[in-house]
Amino acid sequence: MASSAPALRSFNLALIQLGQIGTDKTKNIAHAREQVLKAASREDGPKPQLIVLPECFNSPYGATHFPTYAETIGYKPGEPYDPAKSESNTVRMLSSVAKETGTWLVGGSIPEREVSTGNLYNTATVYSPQGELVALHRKVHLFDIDIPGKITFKESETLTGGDSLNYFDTEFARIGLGICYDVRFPELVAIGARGGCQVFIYPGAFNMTTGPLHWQLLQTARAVDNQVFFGMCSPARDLSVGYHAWGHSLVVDPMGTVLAEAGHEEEIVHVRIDPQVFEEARAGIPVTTQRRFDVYPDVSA
Ligand SMILES: NC(=O)CC(=O)C(=O)O
Repeated sequence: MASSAPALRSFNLALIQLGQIGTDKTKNIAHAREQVLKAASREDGPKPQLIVLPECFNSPYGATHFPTYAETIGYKPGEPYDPAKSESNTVRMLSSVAKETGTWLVGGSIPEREVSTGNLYNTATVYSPQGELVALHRKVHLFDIDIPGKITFKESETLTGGDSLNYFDTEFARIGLGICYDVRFPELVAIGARGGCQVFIYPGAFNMTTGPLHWQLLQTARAVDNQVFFGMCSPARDLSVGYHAWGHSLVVDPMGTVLAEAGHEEEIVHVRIDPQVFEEARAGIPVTTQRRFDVYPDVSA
């Protein structure tokens, strides 16, 4: 991680709990665009500087769907990339709407195909207010679970896990990235937070079994352990499709206070991120300087 993170400044964040994610990819992309425009043109409060879409927003969520819906992105960190010329329809839309609205955009996640290997990934891309693609995160931990009588899901039937940790710098924060199941692995956030990330954004889609038990608990744990802001953006719940998302897009502050939480329908959640809470949490409960790396190893070293 680059050594000097930008100082955390106050900013406005919007999570789009997107609905109407069906089998028509063109419609899914068009609806996501409409909702980004809606979030950016907010009239009943401050406009967001960062907008977030949910996990798997251009495709139904399911291992059998990923090969059909996957798009080639072809982005490599550090190499020139023009999103306007991307093979991916979704990347072109995300870049253009970020530029049109002049906001930072975490473009949820989409199934991605890497041409050279044929591998498929669950991939989040991030855009600057100028429409540049500035970061890409491939879900590192694949969602393979089997809770008898409740839910069996195996992303690894068609997906490969990513192999890097990712973040991006804005003028108001260093922001760490992950996708959904990644939240169950605290090392990602510990490493990111020790590398200067003050805010973490994870597109996610928990379900009706794990959602009520773990969605808020895990985000609160990551936020409090690392004294960071933590937000996850879910699709809206749709009981007519195969995977029933929990919804409840959420933002938690470094003291573990829930700043905002959606219900389960389509909704845009707006939150102000206030650096004072971050500074007071770290000054009052100084765990960031009390760690005993003489007793246990530093996972970020
Ligand atoms: N969908 C996921 O990746 C994760 C999830 O639903 C869970 O961890 O529970």
